[in-house]
Amino acid sequence: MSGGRSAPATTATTPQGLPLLLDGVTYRYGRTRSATAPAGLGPLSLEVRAGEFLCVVGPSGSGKSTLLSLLAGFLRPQAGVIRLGDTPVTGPDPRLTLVQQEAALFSWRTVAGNVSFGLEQRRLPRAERDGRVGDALRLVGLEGYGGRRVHELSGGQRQRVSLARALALQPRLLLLDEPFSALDDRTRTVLADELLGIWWSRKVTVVFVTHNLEEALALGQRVVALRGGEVALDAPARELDVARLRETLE
Ligand SMILES: Nc1ncnc2c1ncn2[C@@H]1O[C@H](COP(=O)(O)OP(=O)(O)OP(=O)(O)O)[C@@H](O)[C@H]1O
Repeated sequence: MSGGRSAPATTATTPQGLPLLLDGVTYRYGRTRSATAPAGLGPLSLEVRAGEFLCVVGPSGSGKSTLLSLLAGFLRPQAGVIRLGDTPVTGPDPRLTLVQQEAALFSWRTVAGNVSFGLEQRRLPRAERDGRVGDALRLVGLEGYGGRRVHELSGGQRQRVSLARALALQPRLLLLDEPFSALDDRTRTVLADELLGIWWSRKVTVVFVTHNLEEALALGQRVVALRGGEVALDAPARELDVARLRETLE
């Protein structure tokens, strides 16, 4: 793993991860006339420590995307509360960012222009924007790619840009939704290793959702397995193996 890599120049001023708390969080999609509860999530209670790397696994329909949408503030819980640090998350929140499976980049912008986009929205001064863009591209191994067009990049490089765009915003909570699932195995392993290095140097709190049990065990300090919208297992990764996770999720 690359945890020992040297820290970027801005680490001293980069805000570190915040603790995340979910207390009785419930979300149901619509209503049902049948005897079964409508699909959704919860009630779910979970504490993630500041700077912890949590992986969330679960079969299709177990509530992983719903959980991320709630954490990202795209959905509001119908019951319960989500807290990041001392403050509830009640909608889109500048303290967190979400990296998705497919890097949704602007094809008409350069790599640097894509990374800078969110910083422009936040009206950061040009010099600070440029500094953050440079740092973020360096962190993801794309130094020197700032002037390239997105269509010139491989799938793995595009996903690096997506990660750089999130990191430039200096999130206190980084949410990742199957970020490497569209990549080939080798690229996936390289990027996963780099993500660990970034997490290590930035001390950001991470919630990483994946279908891939091996990936969850390799990356996470802790793994939460969801089944039917509830926590079926919550344990340190070092105490788990793939067979145990499979058994839980069956
Ligand atoms: N927009 C929606 N309207 C109604 N039901 C939904 C909606 N989105 C998700 N669901 C249901 O909520 C439950 C949880 O879905 P969710 O998408 O969170 O699962 P998931 O674990 O992310 O699945 P996948 O791995 O397939 O993406 C499922 O039963 C799903 O059918």
